[in-house]
Amino acid sequence: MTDTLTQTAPDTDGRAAAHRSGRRAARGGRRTARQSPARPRASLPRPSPRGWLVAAVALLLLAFAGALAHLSADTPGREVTLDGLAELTADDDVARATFLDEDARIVGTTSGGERFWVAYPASDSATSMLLQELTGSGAEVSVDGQSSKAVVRIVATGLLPLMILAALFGLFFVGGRDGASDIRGFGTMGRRGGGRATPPQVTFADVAGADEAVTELREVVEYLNHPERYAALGASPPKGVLLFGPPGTGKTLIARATAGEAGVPFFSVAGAEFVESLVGVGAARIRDLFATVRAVAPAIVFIDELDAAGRRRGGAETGGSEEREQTLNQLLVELDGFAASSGIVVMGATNRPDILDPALLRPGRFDRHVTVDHPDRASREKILQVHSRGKPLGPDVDLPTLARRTPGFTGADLANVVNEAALLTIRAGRTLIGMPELVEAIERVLGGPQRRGRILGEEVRRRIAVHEAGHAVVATAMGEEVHRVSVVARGSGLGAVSLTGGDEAVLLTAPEIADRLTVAMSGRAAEELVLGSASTGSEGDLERATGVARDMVTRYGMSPTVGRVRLTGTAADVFLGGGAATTEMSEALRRRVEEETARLVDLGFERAGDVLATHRAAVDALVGALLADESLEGPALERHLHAVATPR
Ligand SMILES: Nc1ncnc2c1ncn2[C@@H]1O[C@H](COP(=O)(O)OP(=O)(O)OP(=O)(O)O)[C@@H](O)[C@H]1O
Ligand SMILES: [Zn+2]
Repeated sequence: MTDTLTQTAPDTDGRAAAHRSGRRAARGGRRTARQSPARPRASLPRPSPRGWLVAAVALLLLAFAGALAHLSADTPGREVTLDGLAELTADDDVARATFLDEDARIVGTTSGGERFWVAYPASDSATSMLLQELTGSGAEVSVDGQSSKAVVRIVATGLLPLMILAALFGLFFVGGRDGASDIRGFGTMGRRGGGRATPPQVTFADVAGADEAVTELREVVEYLNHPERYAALGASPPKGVLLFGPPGTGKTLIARATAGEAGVPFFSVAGAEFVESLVGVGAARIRDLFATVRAVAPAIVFIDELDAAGRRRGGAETGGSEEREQTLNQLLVELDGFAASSGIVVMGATNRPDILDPALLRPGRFDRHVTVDHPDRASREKILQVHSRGKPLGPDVDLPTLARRTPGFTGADLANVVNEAALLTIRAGRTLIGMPELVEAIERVLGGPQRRGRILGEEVRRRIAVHEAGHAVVATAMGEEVHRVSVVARGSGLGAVSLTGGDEAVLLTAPEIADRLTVAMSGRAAEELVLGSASTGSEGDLERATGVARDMVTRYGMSPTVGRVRLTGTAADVFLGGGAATTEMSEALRRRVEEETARLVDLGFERAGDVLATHRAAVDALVGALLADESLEGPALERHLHAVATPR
């Protein structure tokens, strides 16, 4: 949309908008904070003299020995194998079980009161399978993410040796000097290691099939790694990035992966958190957040559902608007406040870019826009691959087939499918996830509450394919270069055809503008020709075609019956200060204009129909390919269009 080289023709705005509001309603208030911002840390330890350091080293060594002793002590009870655990659960013999997550151990008590422990492979799938098994057997299950032993282990193997080393270092450097030596490096080191400001583990390798978005975000990674280069060159850094796309398409994942890829901390907040009923609270929170972030920069701040905080000011809906305005203003102040060298990138996500306050989108604020679309077939296959990594798939599992069966699914839906299938597998007592479970899982996700009404029926998909194929074939016949055709919902449209050239033409000849009108009408013409009926899907096209035709009649003097005149907004109007003469078109003239407009639109429709009839085979083949692959470009598209292209 922001690309000037592509002219996209989205369709059926009305219907898409209806879907969208339905989705929002279905999602309800599930959004909560994912990670509250870390608190600014306390100040550094005061410099200490040499004697203290010696004592510190001795103490640390003692602690280290103690921790090691604690670690080697036995886990309580008898060790049980995974098989043994399966037997116990099968007999409903487990009374209580606690997952020591960090330890990859389960400690439990049998119904006989005997204590036992099990080591298990630490992976999400194994954990969820075991959880399912245990709860299924009626055991009382709890999870302890921070088992004491894990903490001890981290301290003993990671932190303590580091501290000992640091203290020894301190000793070495402090040497014989007394008193006022500076060991600030010690303090900083401790700060880096701990706290919550650690980069996420996720990287771009975990994001599948969103190549366009990932490509654009590589620049952000580059900036976070070398913010000073931007400052040195006076280049404007990617400070604010707006991700927009439907729910579940991976906006959060992509933002997090950007931080992971750059190796910087990630702060995630929901826009709604900033909109409190108390005036000023939201603004204060924003100030605090950015103060924290500045202290650890480079970093990424992610504001999910930016529209909650960044809604257009002074809009239709008031009430609590003063608070929202203050919040928004504070956000703008922060965005404007940090310099090119700050290394702070704010990423916002929304599925309603239309309701954002335009001030947010100005240069220097959220001026980079990245669209995250519904995945097409090839992308869905990649997403399924990512989510089945490390899960035991049976030999019968065919991911390409599954991708073909899931048009309209988002990344979140697909993650859900794989998860459901794993649960079904456990329930069936099997160890490998098979095709039947995956197919069943698709049905479940399809029928799930968030999905209802979002998946397009076979007939609707076919109609969209016919419509878009019509545009593509006619545009090609009119000498336009089509570089992408898609039946995947994008933005507010249900499908799209991207043409090169397009808007930047300085001057159009009468035949060229007539061609444009024909291309606009070609989706409708294809629907009528191939399917025998029209649909509401061409409303946008009709609006455009009517506009072009009216301009031909009233602005460009291209109608033989109305004549070579300009009827609206003429230079004469300007001279006469208002143009009373021309705005008062006679009733007869007005009717003639309407008739001519309709005639030109019809003419476009007829021409489009003729072209389509001539190239019917190409249309049908393209429809088939679109239904199979959902989006086509490059050689795959050319194959279908080269017979249509008129040599110029
Ligand atoms: N392109 C993708 N590749 C891999 N996994 C994906 C992808 N898109 C979504 N997912 C999966 O779906 C989950 C949910 O996606 P995420 O929360 O990032 O979506 P979102 O666009 O932020 O949605 P929302 O608007 O609801 O916040 C991710 O954690 C991931 O498991
Ligand atoms: Zn159309």
